Amino acid sequence: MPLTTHTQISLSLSPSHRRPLPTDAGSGKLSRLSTGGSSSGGGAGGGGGSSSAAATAPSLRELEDLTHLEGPLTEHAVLRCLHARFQDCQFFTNVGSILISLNSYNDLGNPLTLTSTRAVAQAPQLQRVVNEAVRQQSETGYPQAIILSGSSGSGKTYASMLLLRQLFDVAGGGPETDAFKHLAAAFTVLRSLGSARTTSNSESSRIGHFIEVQVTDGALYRTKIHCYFLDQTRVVRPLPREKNYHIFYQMLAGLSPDERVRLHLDGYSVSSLRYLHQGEVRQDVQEDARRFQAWKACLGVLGIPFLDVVRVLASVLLLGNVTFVDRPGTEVEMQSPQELQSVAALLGFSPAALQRGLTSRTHNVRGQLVRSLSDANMACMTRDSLAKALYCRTVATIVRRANSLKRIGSASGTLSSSDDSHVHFDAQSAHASTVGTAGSRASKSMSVLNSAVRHATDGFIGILDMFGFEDPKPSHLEHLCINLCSETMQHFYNTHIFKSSLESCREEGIVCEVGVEYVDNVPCIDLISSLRTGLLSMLDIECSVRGSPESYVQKVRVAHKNNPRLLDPSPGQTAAFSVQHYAGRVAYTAADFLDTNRDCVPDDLVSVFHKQNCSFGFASHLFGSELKALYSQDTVPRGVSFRISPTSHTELQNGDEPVSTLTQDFHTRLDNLLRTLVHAKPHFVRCVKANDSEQPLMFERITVMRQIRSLQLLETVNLMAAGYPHRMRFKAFNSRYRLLAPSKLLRRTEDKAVDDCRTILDSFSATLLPSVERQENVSTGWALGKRHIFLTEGARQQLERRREQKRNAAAVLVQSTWRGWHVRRRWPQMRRNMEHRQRNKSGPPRPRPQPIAGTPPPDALERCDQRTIQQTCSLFGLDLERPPPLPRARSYTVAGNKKMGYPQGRIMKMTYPEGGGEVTLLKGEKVLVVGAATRRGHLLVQHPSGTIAVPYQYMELKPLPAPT
Ligand SMILES: Nc1ncnc2c1ncn2[C@@H]1O[C@H](COP(=O)(O)OP(=O)(O)OP(=O)(O)O)[C@@H](O)[C@H]1O
Repeated sequence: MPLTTHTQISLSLSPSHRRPLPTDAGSGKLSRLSTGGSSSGGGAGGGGGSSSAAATAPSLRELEDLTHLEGPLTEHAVLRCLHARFQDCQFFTNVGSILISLNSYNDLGNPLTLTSTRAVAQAPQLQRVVNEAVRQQSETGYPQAIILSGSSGSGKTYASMLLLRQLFDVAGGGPETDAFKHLAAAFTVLRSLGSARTTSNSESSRIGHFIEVQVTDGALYRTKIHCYFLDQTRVVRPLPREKNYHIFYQMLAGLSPDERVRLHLDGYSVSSLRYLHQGEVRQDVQEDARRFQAWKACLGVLGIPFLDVVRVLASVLLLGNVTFVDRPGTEVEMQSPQELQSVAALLGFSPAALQRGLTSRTHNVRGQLVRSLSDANMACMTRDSLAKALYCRTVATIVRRANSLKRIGSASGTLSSSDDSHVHFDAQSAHASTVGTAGSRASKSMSVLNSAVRHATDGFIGILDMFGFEDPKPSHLEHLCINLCSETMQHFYNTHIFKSSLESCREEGIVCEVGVEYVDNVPCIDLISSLRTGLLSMLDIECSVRGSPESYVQKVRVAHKNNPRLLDPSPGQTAAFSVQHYAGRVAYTAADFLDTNRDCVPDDLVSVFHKQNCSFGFASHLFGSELKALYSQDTVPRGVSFRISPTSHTELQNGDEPVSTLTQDFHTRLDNLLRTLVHAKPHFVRCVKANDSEQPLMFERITVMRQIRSLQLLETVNLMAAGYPHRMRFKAFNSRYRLLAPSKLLRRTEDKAVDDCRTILDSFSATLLPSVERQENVSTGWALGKRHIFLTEGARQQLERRREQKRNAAAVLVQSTWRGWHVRRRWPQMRRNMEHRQRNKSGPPRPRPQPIAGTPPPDALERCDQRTIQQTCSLFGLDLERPPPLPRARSYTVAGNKKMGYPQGRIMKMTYPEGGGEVTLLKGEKVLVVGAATRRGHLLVQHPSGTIAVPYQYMELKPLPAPT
């Protein structure tokens, strides 16, 4: 009996609504739609076109989009294609606009921060996702959400870092901006605090992230990291083959000897600290030390005092070693006074106050306050709740700080992060309240109003990297919440991709022959979270009646005895149950469910952090709102308890109990996240890991096939290739694609929207190459509904391609027209300039020669021009035929305004002649200049074979030695 609900909407094509392609296009557009072979008439999708298709079709490894897969669509065909591409190192493949990302594990050990992925080459497919989100956001103003999903270890965080970097490149001014550096520092700090080794992933994110990037006019101006922190139990009890949070190991590896002494950690190691040695104890000390230094530097970038944070972290580690035992007839005995003193010193209060807080409980019994001493078990639980509270509140404080970068100017490339709530944010309510405030106090400055208006109208681009499905052994309450989150994301995908398109087809009377069958996981979500009988609601009730794990499981079994998704694990386990999730069956151990869900820390312990007792401000601040509520009344402690995790509720208590439980809180946050997401246009990235053992470049068919099934990739390909996954309002369609039709044929009126739509489609189909569909093996059909036009993925791609071509052609035309006009306008001036240049062809005057040292006398023939000579001769009655004798060459040269007679000592600056000759004077040779040569610019140099004329530039003056 299958445990899945198949939602099948099988439709048959209605000829009245479908617009056929021109005859010569054949019936290829229905290649997928007509898998039954009825309407295609053996067209392109089948036998007739297959040979030519085979000839032109890309090989599997070149197939970038699975919608173009040939032959029968099966899981094996999808697997074969992914495998072929994997072998060709092509790790990204599209299914229409949905991207499949295969984790090859070839970057294992990457700390997965913005900085660590900086050297990684960007995949063009990821770039396309970002470009598309930015484009759609700027064109429509509509929020965009890039949603990464897949099981734990499938590479969601890795891909999210690449996407975020790309987003900064496209719209944030790149990685050199302050904003990027700030965000990179925040991720480095949060990775160490929020990731841990699990059985499925050595870098598993235990904090879910929704990174909200506010974009205005295509430029980022604000980022905010929403964190979903769940896995508190890991702080005090990591699972046997897993590890505690990375930061603890990094700290022990990276602290200097001096820091270790100051933090009371001297002499401790992973194997001597109880909170660490319960899990895996092996570590790469060098790598951890390196990451610790990076972490420390990044804390500095965020302006968070390093010592404050490590004091709290060291106290958490040491708290684990504080143990209690029951002694009959006496108080509970504390067995580790040294660690207790260290913890007290680190947290800034007295050891006695801490011991009191851990071992005594105040109860309110009908108005009377009664003090009791805890037994060892209770004291250990209180200790663990303190450790969890310190850890998760420190993380929350750091997230708040990371989100509080103030805006640095408004230019693109700088942005700020919001400084409001860090873990839980309801975008709508925040927006609404901002607008309301601005409206009611009109006197407030314009900037408030402007920012309110901007808030209300701006879209964001969000990147969602939530928890992936996992099946650890044993699985606790946190894992149930993680898997609920994963189910919810799967449901979100199902709704967007399958449900909404199939239902709207049905509503508008569009029928197609292909049945798309998908597994609806609503029954599983109901089992876990329905209001009355959901596992989580029943747990809350069990907590409120102070029941036991066994009674809880018993009630659950009764309430769901006919539910095929709730299963019994191995017989005899009274406090365990299994759930059949969309990605596999998980056995949960409910022994700690109630305590984890209560998530309580008593006021006896919280009051220790009040500034009366505690001198460490950072630690007091972690319990700020609880202390405020507690000390608003005179009696402290008074038997109330608070949540371990920081809560976003303004009310902290409901009577003596906290106002909410861990699962309620998580559920509310998940709801709020979904509320934000449903208003955004989603872009899906489906992540798949190539193997279960984190082996680089190993493709495990069984592992990949399991994920193909759970992620419903085959169903997605089916829908994208043959169904109508896209729909648009007629008006929206017309305004986007009207350029595909001659504008004179369009009416552009509201009532003629459908006619315009038809005109556009007619023009479009006339331009479709008859072979397109056959070559691409994909349907390019459409159908007109009542309010929408429905498009196949192939049609959408073709329409977009046509639009792009048209726009490019138009851009080229606009540019060439403008350039032509511009040149024509400037032509008269350009022509004048050219003519002027022609006239002065000799070009610009030669630069005047520089005066030279030791100027030789000018060449006699060039001293004056012939006309001047003639005029002078006729003026003085001289006979030009018998000119007066030329004056003798000067018997000196001029250097430094001084006349220097011959002979002169000179030194050769260069060899002359350069190519060598009969007589060669070598560079550096001393020569004797005896006079000016008749040749212009030459001096006579004495040589054993006579004199030679040497250009003056080849020599420099060297004073002759005084005669002896
Ligand atoms: N595209 C990739 N190329 C190379 N290595 C990758 C890629 N994606 C992920 N990895 C490596 O695989 C490991 C798991 O990736 P990652 O932590 O991103 O998975 P995840 O889906 O976020 O898991 P979780 O849900 O447990 O946080 C990491 O060590 C990472 O370095």
